[in-house]
Amino acid sequence: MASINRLLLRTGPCILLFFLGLFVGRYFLSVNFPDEWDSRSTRSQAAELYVGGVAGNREEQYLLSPNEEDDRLLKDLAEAKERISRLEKKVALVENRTPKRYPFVNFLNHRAKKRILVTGGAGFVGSHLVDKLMMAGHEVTVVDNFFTGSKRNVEQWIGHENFELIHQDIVTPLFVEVDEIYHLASPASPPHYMFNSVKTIKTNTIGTINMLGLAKRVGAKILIASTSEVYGDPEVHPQPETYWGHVNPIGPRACYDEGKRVAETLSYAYAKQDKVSVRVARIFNTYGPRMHVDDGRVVSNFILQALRNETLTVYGRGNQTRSFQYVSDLVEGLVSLMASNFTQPVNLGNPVEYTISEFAAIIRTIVGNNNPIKSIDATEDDPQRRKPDISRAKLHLKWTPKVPLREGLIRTIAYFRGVLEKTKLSQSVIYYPN
Ligand SMILES: O=c1ccn([C@@H]2O[C@H](COP(=O)(O)OP(=O)(O)O[C@H]3OC[C@@H](O)[C@H](O)[C@H]3O)[C@@H](O)[C@H]2O)c(=O)[nH]1
Repeated sequence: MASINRLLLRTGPCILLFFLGLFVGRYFLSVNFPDEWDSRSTRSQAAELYVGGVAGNREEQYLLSPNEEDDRLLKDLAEAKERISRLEKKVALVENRTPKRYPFVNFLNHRAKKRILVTGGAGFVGSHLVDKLMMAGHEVTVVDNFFTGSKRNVEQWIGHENFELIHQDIVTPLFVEVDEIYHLASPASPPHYMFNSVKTIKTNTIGTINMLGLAKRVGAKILIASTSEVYGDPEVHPQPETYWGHVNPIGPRACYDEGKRVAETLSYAYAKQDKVSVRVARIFNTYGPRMHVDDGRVVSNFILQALRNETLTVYGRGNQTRSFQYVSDLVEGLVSLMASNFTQPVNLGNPVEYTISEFAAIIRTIVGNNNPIKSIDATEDDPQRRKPDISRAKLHLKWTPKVPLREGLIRTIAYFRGVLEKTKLSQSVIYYPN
């Protein structure tokens, strides 16, 4: 019993102190954590914790009013945006220093490697030709005034040691040392070449003289891009190279048709008089990716109208005909012609002929939007029938077009879909003011 009493005497004060401590502690906790803590919204709690975390001051978080919390959050958001923007700039700098990846380029020894000039090389056909020549391993110089061409068409080569881009109009002379010249520079779509008809004539006459003069001076072989339009509105069908054509010399298309006819005349005059080695390609209607969105020719017009759910506009009754070749076939033909010994004009085109109404229906079916097709006013001097006779190309170049219309159109439609998608995206970019 005595021992129990001694134990109580010793531990009693400690037990009393323990309960007293519990009571005082509970009192202080209830003051610092009022009941309203539990009833606050989750958003508010999160805001407090976030602010507390950023401020590093635990007491401060419980002192902020909802408005102050919002201000604080906005300030932190602005700081975060600022930091992201600084980081983005740094990433861009690092990316610029990283070596660019180019498409595969074949290695050619110094004998096989040619220095090649492509005028109009940033255009639709020109840029596909540049791709082929670059990938084959040649040194390629592009000269373009960017009237219808675009740097984007050749951006895959910018900075490559075999590639050079010159921003110049070939109406002013050009002095470069080259082995071959592909002279493609000229607007080719009717609305483009009619836009400034005098300039179109200058490009095809003065520009061609400049290029033939350059070929003469440096001893280069030159290929002139002529056109099926030299046959005008043909009275012979299909058109062989021996046909002299049916062109209105004072009509709206004459700037291009006659310009190209003079370009051919100049080529054979330089060949005869100055022994310049010339090749002449008469190019028929060609289509494919990288056609300009505002090209205005039938292929891009119909595809864009179909993709945008608009009416397909047929000029005239739609029974005029055309034959459409895919751009890769044309490029093969141009390279084969340059490599050949054949110096007379050669038609390059796909001989499968369609009426424009049939063509509209084909595009509508592939796009699948079931758009209406409407006939509107015919254009002046529009050639009524066109189909190449390609016997020469088959015989002398062993060339025939390979890509069927449907396949080529599927690729071209995919390209235009991508362009429209990018345009939509670039229009929907939201601007955040600082
Ligand atoms: O929206 C359109 C555009 C064109 N067309 C018609 O479609 C046919 C083809 O017209 P395009 O404008 O595509 O081209 P064109 O055949 O008149 O000229 C072309 O010919 C061969 C190339 O060398 C040239 O690049 C280009 O001048 C024409 O009969 C034209 O009237 C339409 O019905 N609707």
